[in-house]
Amino acid sequence: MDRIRIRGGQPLQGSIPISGAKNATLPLMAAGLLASGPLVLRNAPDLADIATMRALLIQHGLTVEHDREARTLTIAGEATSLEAPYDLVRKMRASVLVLGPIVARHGKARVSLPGGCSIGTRPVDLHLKGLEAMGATITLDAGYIEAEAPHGLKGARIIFPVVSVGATENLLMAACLADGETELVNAAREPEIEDLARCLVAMGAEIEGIGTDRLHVVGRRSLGGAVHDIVPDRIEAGTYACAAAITGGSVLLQGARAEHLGSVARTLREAGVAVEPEGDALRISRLNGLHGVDVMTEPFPGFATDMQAQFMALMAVAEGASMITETIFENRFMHVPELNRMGARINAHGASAIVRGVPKLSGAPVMATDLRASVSLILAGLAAEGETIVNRVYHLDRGYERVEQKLAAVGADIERLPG
Ligand SMILES: CC(=O)N[C@H]1[C@@H](OP(=O)(O)OP(=O)(O)OC[C@H]2O[C@@H](n3ccc(=O)[nH]c3=O)[C@H](O)[C@@H]2O)O[C@H](CO)[C@@H](O)[C@@H]1O
Ligand SMILES: C=C(OP(=O)(O)O)C(=O)O
Repeated sequence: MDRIRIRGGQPLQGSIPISGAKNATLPLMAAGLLASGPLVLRNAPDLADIATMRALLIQHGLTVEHDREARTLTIAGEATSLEAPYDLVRKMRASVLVLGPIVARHGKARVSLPGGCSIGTRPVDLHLKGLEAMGATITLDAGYIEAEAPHGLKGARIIFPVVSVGATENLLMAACLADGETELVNAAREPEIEDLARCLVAMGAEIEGIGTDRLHVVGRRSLGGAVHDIVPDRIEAGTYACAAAITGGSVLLQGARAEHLGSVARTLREAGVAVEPEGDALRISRLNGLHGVDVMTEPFPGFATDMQAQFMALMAVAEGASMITETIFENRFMHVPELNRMGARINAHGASAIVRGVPKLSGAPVMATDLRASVSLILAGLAAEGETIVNRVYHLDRGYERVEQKLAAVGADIERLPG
């Protein structure tokens, strides 16, 4: 298995192109199941998760062309198999996003339960309750969700007790082909949901309240194809912002949008990092020291849980202490012991971690059990003295396109060791 070797200490200088967002592309691909014409997604990232979703859609009977040079995905055809098998769903939880579209369009679906993962138990009860409210019958059988709505789904008023990105996306897609009006209350309003909603509108859906926590959908009998530009990846941008900051460098993030970083941009500024829009890019620079800042993860526009591990790596070398509280996932501190092996002083207890900044980290062999934890170790490696080897690179390849090439191009001493 490949590994990444980093020799720390180089301040990053230059520009990094930000790819299309993984977490926007996955639901957008699932939306292809709703379209009666081709759906063309431009600015598509080349990632392992995209390949998994492509395999899943192909398995359902669609055609999915991925033109890597043109960075487009073209999705066409109609589902002939209504089953999402365990072997694909277990690789990626976002596979459950095919459930809403398939049951809405075909009246039934059989989708493997995604199960938990290293960051938490991650139930899908809100997805299922929402579909039930829309008239589907749900049964769980042999690890599979069986959903049936032989006469189609009906519009409903669904109030989410907690904010869920995936449940909002699944039910928003389902509502577009339901009979009547659907209201999603306390909906997630991450930029990826806005992107999905805009694409659905381009396909002919009627959605009001885009960008707010109350989405109103008038169902249609069918949706057509569309050409859609995928929103830039705010988590990739935030990660490279932390890379610039942790090395004391100055980097231009091409395509990154300040408004999508939400409170991540504000928190970086509080920590002593300059975040300045420059045309259609963001300049991130750190000239002086970093200060400890407290952070609590929240749904958008709050501080993203997908940026928590990276920010913790940054705080590990800040002056003073920082309290980091994770409110979204119950087990998202798996990077703490690995960062501590590199000399960090972090104490995690329950949902909070106290990070006491140290002047220097030291390189070490490390490994992580999830995507953002892995990249936090790369960030730590960029700032550390000596050599860091990050194992289990397949986590990184799920969500970061050419991470070692993008960082090497701005001066990092980093390479992939084929294994
Ligand atoms: C592919 C994708 O876009 N993944 C993102 C998505 O994951 P995902 O869509 O899985 O995350 P959710 O927003 O649904 O989860 C938020 C919280 O709600 C809980 N919950 C969720 C659904 C449900 O039916 N019942 C329930 O209790 C979860 O366990 C979690 O504690 O949003 C997360 C929160 O921003 C991000 O970290 C993930 O990167
Ligand atoms: C947790 C993440 O992804 P997923 O929901 O696909 O596990 C992530 O992108 O950080």
